[in-house]
Amino acid sequence: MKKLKSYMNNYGRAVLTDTGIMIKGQQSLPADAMEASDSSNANPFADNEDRETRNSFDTSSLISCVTCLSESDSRADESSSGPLPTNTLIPYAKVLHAKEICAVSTELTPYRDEVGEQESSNAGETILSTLVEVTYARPRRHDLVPKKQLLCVGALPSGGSIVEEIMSRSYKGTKRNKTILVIMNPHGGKGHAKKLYLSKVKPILAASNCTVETVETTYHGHATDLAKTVDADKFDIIACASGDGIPHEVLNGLFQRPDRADAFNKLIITQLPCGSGNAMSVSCHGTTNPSHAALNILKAPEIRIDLMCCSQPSYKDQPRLSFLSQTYGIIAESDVNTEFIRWMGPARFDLGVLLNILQRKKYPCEVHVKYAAKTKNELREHYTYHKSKIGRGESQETLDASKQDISESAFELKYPLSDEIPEGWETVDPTITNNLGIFYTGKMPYVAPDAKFFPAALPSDGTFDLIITDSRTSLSRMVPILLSSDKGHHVLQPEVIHSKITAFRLIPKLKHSVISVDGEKFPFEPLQVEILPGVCRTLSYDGSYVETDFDSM
Ligand SMILES: Nc1ncnc2c1ncn2[C@@H]1O[C@H](COP(=O)(O)OP(=O)(O)OP(=O)(O)O)[C@@H](O)[C@H]1O
Repeated sequence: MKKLKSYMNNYGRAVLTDTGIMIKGQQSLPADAMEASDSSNANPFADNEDRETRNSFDTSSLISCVTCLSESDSRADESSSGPLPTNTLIPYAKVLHAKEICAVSTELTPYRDEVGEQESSNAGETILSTLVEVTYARPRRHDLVPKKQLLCVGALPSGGSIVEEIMSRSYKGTKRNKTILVIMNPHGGKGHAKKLYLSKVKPILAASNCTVETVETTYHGHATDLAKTVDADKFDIIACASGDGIPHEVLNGLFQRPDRADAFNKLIITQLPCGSGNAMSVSCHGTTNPSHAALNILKAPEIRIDLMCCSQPSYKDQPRLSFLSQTYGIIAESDVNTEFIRWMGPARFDLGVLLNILQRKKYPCEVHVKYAAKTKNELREHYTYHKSKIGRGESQETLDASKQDISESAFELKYPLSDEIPEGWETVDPTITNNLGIFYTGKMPYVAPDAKFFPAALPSDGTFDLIITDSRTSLSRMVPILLSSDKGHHVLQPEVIHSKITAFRLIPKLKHSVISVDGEKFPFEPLQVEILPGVCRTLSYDGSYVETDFDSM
């Protein structure tokens, strides 16, 4: 109770700056200040009805706030003990929620200005202020955790609501109070997904005042079934607390709906990285940390991204969507055939690749391609042009484009699998494809946190990237090439084919091997893939994919 009293009576005086809320010193609430203000608002925890209707986060937040203060005291964590130090900035980007507590008239005590050089001249002056409870995402070790802070903010020159001003600056360019369906795979991330979600994601989402509904998957394919039947009008976002398998399933579930265009127009699909492969989060949120991704889900602007549509004889009447990659050869075999050493974590993949290279395994096939930019020079021109469209301050245009609805025709395939190789397609040199080492096509820059495999990938340029290597490349060249994929430099090497394409047909010539799509094992048979421009809405922290620095490579 003593702590609660001190929480209510000790608060920071703050001003709103362009980038955040600046703490301007400590203040104590005058004894009569609360009585003087509107009694219904005076004490946020006094009103029984309000207390009953407050959500569980609010109730526990007070406790957690008090706990947090005492915890931090004992941990001697200076930054978190009690009110924030003068001149601390709470960036709007980190503000989750703001709530008015009461109006107060306060007498200013002396404080130093932002650069700490001058003492405020208006000390002693009485001003009308608003006591606001601001909840923000505070860094703690590698994570973000919600923290409440009572702040007294002076009246705006416009006379407008302080809380509204804070909230509109904090959620600029994105919707507040979103309704989120979280689909969580409890088996994801070697069984850690649920714990990650509950400890790192849920507190951030709850503090933001979003409405969150959580469903746990109970079988392989459950997320597809959920997406097929979900009420698209009820939710703004489907957030997959999982690896890349669940977004893949969700997209395919939406794709199988009779009202798929409406569903894709309505729902944003994003990932909370709780699995072992979190390429979507690394590429879009720039993080594998679930708490940082959770903040991004609240704050990031939405973008439209291209998807790819896969056709194979086994499922010729129901093509499948892919958002990340398709692969055959060394990479596909390394991922799937090392399942038995899963305990090794990501290292098992590197080991698999290395073993395959050492054995100089080759994966003969035919590859037919519709190029958008065939040579490396053409690819760079394509990249520079499309990247500059995003970078040239046309983000508003991008934002507007992202709001343009798609129609059913967006899913119509240009190149049916049953047709002959279409006119305008080219066949990749058979001397290379008969000795193929890696065939890897992708739409997102990162396939893993340390694998920037497609550094030239762009969200909605209407193309995807093709990478091919020849198994005859010497070991002394192949090893450094693959090792440089963490920086994305492998695509610059003359031994690596790197093109922008809009479609391909891959016809394997082996009897048994692996084709992997978005990390999932697909039938081992001819595969045709074509781009579906801009059909999916997602969230990306900067209105584009995370920066890959391909321009400066
Ligand atoms: N309850 C469940 N039981 C079994 N499989 C499930 C369950 N829920 C989801 N799955 C399957 O688990 C697979 C992997 O899911 P996800 O991508 O979330 O996890 P991950 O940790 O990245 O795993 P992986 O390393 O296998 O990709 C998906 O194919 C999904 O269908």
